[in-house]
Amino acid sequence: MAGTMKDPTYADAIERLNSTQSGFSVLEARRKAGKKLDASAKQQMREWVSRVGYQATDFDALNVVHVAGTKGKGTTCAFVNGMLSSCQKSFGKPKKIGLYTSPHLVSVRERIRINSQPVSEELFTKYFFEVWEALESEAIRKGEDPAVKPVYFRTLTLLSFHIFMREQVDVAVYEVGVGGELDSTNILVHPAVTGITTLGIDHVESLGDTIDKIAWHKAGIFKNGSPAFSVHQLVEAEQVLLERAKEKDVQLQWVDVIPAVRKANLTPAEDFQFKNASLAVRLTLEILKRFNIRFDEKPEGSSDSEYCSTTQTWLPDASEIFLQLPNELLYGLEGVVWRARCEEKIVGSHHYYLDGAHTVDSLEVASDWFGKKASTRQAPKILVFNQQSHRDAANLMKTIFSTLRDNWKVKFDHVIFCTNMTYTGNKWKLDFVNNNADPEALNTLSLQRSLCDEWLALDPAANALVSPTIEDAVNVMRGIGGEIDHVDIFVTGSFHLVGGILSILEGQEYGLQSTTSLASG
Ligand SMILES: Nc1ncnc2c1ncn2[C@@H]1O[C@H](COP(=O)(O)OP(=O)(O)OP(=O)(O)O)[C@@H](O)[C@H]1O
Repeated sequence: MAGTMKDPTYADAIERLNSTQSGFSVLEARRKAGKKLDASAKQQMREWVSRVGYQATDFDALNVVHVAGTKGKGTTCAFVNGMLSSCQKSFGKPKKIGLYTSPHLVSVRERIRINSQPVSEELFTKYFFEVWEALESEAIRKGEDPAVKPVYFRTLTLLSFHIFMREQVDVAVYEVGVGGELDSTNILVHPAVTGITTLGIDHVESLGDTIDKIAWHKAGIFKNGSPAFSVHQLVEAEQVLLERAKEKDVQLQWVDVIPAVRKANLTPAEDFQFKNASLAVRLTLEILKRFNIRFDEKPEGSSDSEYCSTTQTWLPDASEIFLQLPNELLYGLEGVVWRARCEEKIVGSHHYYLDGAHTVDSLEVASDWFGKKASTRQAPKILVFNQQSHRDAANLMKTIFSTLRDNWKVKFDHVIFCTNMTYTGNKWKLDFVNNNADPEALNTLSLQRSLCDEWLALDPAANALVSPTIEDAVNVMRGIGGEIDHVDIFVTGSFHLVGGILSILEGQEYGLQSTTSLASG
């Protein structure tokens, strides 16, 4: 459908965006055919970009920080964003900081931020339709079907480039979607700096099932002429990263936890977080060089606010930053709140511990975090878990069970297996519509039922049940606890679940009007 819409709304934009999801049957066919990522993906992405009026080299102007990895990408990007924002307050530069991350929790707009704020509905809608209409008219001009569009993540990446260029962002922090080499963000030609967070096993269907294959993909973001950093990895992964760096003539620098970062008050104060933050510091220093930011000068026009590093007398050089961080960087790190990652939320007597972890490694970390907190008191314990495929789910569930039993002697009194459907009556919140989920499994709850049985085999004493929607699960929890003044609730397994719970708990009424039913989804 080509042509310009009259007064399109945000909901119109999201509906069109949702229409670019591949859909369960297409994904299933690809899975069955054993299809991996498309080798021509970058070329296709360059083509979409050119249809919207850009060359990939135009994005050099965005001074991009490009981050890949299995775990900690989003958090590392948030830390870089936090430190740059803090520098912006002190030094007035960078002027506009873009941040592109995934997935979203409550609104799609969270994926594209400027100066830490999700782009407004108005801007999102305006720029979305500029991109959409450019794609359609170019397709018509070339005699192609205008209904053919880039898939969901590519559309959002395209939109992020367009928004950041049009809004004249002067630094953009980009989290890779999947892998690196063939990711749609990887058309970047000269990023300012690249970083690799902790590697582990995830997305094995597209990236491969061993750490070296995965490392090969992640190292695809290294670019000749752009400094590259990585946290330390398993030996096989380090070897591959080094080979790939050599092949591209990139000098890869390893990042250890910086002692000064270890002193920062981070949330959560876990080893992995200090790793993420240390990498973020090294990435940020590269950007500061580009903006000629020095911590040895009192910024013009600034007061002696807490943000001014008036006592620092050195340049932000990596070798000297080890013992003391400039205040801008310290406060930038400490101020980061990256939701749904080890997030605590109290609603009356219910203490929610929310973490979107969905790999074995990160579920171990998240379960340890919950165990440490919840093992300190006698209180009813509830687990709410969601996964969309049995292949991974059973393993992940066992990870939660054994980590909590073995390390913390914590058991759940109630376990709720729910889908990622948002509202009772089989309604999605518009921003959460997931056409990639198996509609049959959603209707029959077959996956949730089998997980429930498997949990009962692990712990026959648990009160385990299946919930058709996230809202139903919240309603069940509201009925647990009664007069008891403390209930510990661990919500994990998917960001869709955590985002849905947060939307419901925080009464995101907007979503209530913007729903779509399972039948029409
Ligand atoms: N360096 C790390 N090592 C292991 N686990 C981590 C690390 N950093 C974060 N995590 C865990 O992974 C969860 C997700 O973190 P984050 O969103 O930063 O990772 P991500 O790489 O963006 O993941 P995803 O691809 O799932 O979005 C965190 O809540 C935490 O439990």
